[in-house]
Amino acid sequence: MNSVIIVAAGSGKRMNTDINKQFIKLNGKEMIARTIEVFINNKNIDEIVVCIREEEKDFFIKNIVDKYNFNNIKIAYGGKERQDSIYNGLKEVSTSCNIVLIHDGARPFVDSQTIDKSIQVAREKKAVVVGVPAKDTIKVVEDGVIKETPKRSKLWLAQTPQVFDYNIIMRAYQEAYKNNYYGTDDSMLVEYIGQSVSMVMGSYENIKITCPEDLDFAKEIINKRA
Ligand SMILES: Nc1ccn([C@@H]2O[C@H](COP(=O)(O)OP(=O)(O)OP(=O)(O)O)[C@@H](O)[C@H]2O)c(=O)n1
Ligand SMILES: C[C@](O)(CO)[C@H](O)COP(=O)(O)O
Repeated sequence: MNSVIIVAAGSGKRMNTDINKQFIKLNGKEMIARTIEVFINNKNIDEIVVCIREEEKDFFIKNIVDKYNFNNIKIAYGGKERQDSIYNGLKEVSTSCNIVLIHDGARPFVDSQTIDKSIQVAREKKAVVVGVPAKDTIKVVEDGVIKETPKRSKLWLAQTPQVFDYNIIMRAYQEAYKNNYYGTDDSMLVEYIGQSVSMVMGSYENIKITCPEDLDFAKEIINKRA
């Protein structure tokens, strides 16, 4: 059984809007609705858990679940950090889950082929991250001074979904909380327990909609795909 946890319980501070960015309409359809639809329409996804802010539950049910007939999704409540939201989602996943995908609600342009590929690789490798090779040169900077320039050919930008054997990700989360370890992605927690994580090619269109300028690119992607 393949389950996806879609996290949409952030506050969207960097978007600087009065509504949660998940509910911003992109060419007439809410961002989170677009993201959920990709997974609902993927034949390899058996279960969907969406993590939302508890105070947004009524709005989410009325304006997303009922409006788009997303009747089979499960809801979990978010936590203070992204990692806390995901842990709440993991606790909602069915016990018959084998593979769990973790995906940002703010990444509505993930494509079905990438989802399929990440599941296929995770079945063999137990842990996989979707990403793209860095195009820019990346600098390590401390106090405004460049300390290191890692070799660009080795650098990838991690995206989501990040896909794991269910038992491995649960063990990683339990270990992380035991040591009060917080990562900026889920792979960090799996790496922390010493598990090898594979990288698979995603798409440069699989952007995380974070800041206002991302909305223009989002509209370009939608128009290009129309
Ligand atoms: N406590 C949190 C924080 C983030 N997220 C989700 O994790 C994804 C990636 O996080 P990000 O893009 O940073 O969203 P926000 O945290 O909402 O944005 P900001 O940092 O600007 O407040 C988003 O879909 C967001 O809703 C979450 O479910 N719970
Ligand atoms: C998980 C992630 O999308 C990988 O790039 C990213 O780390 C999330 O960061 P955020 O600050 O929670 O958006």
